[in-house]
Amino acid sequence: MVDWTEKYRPSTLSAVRGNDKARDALAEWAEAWDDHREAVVVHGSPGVGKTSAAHALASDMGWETVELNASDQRTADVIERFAGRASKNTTLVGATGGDGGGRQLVILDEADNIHGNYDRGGASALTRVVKDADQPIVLIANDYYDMSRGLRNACREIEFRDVSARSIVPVLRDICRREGIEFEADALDRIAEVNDGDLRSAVNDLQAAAEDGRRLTVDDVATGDRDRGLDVFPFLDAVLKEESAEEAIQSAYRVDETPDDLTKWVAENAPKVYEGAELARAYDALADADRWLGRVRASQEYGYWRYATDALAGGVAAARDGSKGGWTRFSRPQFWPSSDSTADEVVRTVAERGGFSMATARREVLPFLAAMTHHCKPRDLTVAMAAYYDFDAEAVSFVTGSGETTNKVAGIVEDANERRASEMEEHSGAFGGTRDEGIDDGDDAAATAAPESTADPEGDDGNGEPDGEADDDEGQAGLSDFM
Ligand SMILES: Nc1ncnc2c1ncn2[C@@H]1O[C@H](COP(=O)(O)OP(=O)(O)OP(=O)(O)O)[C@@H](O)[C@H]1O
Repeated sequence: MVDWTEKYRPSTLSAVRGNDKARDALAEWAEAWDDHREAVVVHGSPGVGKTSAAHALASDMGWETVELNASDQRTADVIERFAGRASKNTTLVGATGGDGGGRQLVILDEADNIHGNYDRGGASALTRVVKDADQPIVLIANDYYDMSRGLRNACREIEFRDVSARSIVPVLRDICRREGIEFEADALDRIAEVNDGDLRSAVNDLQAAAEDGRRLTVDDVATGDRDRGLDVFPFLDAVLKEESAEEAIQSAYRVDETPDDLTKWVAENAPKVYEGAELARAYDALADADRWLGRVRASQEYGYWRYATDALAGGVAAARDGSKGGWTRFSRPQFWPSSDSTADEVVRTVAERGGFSMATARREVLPFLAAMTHHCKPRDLTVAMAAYYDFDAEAVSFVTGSGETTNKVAGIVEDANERRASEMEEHSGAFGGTRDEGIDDGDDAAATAAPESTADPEGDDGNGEPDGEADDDEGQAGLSDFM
């Protein structure tokens, strides 16, 4: 069966609906490309037509297209080879056997998903080749601010907004006509409303409801509604602001994420909404969820997932005092896939330095280090950690979640190297022999970065700044300040 989203993918920009301004901006960018030679980022929610617009643009311009995945480390090399300054006359199509003439539009998907996948310097190499490319490049991203600042600064920006129900209806009507399907107007309205914002899923719903070729009625649509999943962000709003414990648990089951990942999402974002005692209660619930997840890992008994879900959703919702309003910029937590080579290297270093197993380093220590040095704050502590573990820039950005090699991270690594050098001069083997020496250093944050000290229960519950985001925290050095 042909997928209608493919069959009816717009082949010209004028068929891209619901984002006229963005569409015009994209056409303008392409027409003037020879003058400005900038790449462009097209960003917006899934299913709003970003990729379709890029392909339609190329077709309107008579350009070939090459689609690459930005999160693939080899991408920078591919662009460099075929679209870099040095190869002005070599085109991608030419190099792969095509006729060679004209421009190639390089479409770089997943531009917001490159950190973590790249080797040291790889992300900045990608930024460089994007900047210098001799062919037009469209980067596609869901979340603009998940892209590194370097990459953002190297490109123009065009936002695709969610496609309103009003703009979805004509697309559905057009498909019905072309498929020879009779329909009740209300049926199309209903599909559009249910899928407000996401044209792709509206087309999918239409296909599911109209498959058998009979006249499409509102009743077909009502029964044909897919059990729609819930995105993570609305889920976070539900748990952290609106829903009762019971409702939040039901919502958790509708999100297409594992309880492991949901726990990370909630833990990352709880401090943005909760404070004081409710935040402490929420973290108790998350700790409970984490215990159940540990049991799942140990026993492979996935039935325990439901207890983790009860805790991470119901427990956290129950921890809330009343309901909350307003808009919150939720952020993506850091995920550590076990196959990630940077993760493995960092974990190995932490394990060797602390004298425990990789599993303990991954599960027990790394999360503490990450929490203490989130986004490289406080800087002193981050420098101390980098010095203590002899982390390079890649490792620092991995642990702190700063995304990729930035000036901030580079500066921290530089200071850490200096610190190591001077410490070695002062008393060789300072950390290796007597760890307590570090702890005596007053504001010596290295002491708190040492895994042993993270287990120290002395902390008196901090000062109400759970993730150290509030200020630039110079002079904060005790673990209790950051937990
Ligand atoms: N604005 C639109 N106009 C017409 N059709 C659209 C539009 N947006 C989406 N579609 C339909 O949805 C399908 C998927 O859209 P597309 O892949 O371009 O979305 P996207 O924004 O790139 O999504 P993702 O971020 O998930 O890649 C298209 O093939 C087309 O059928």
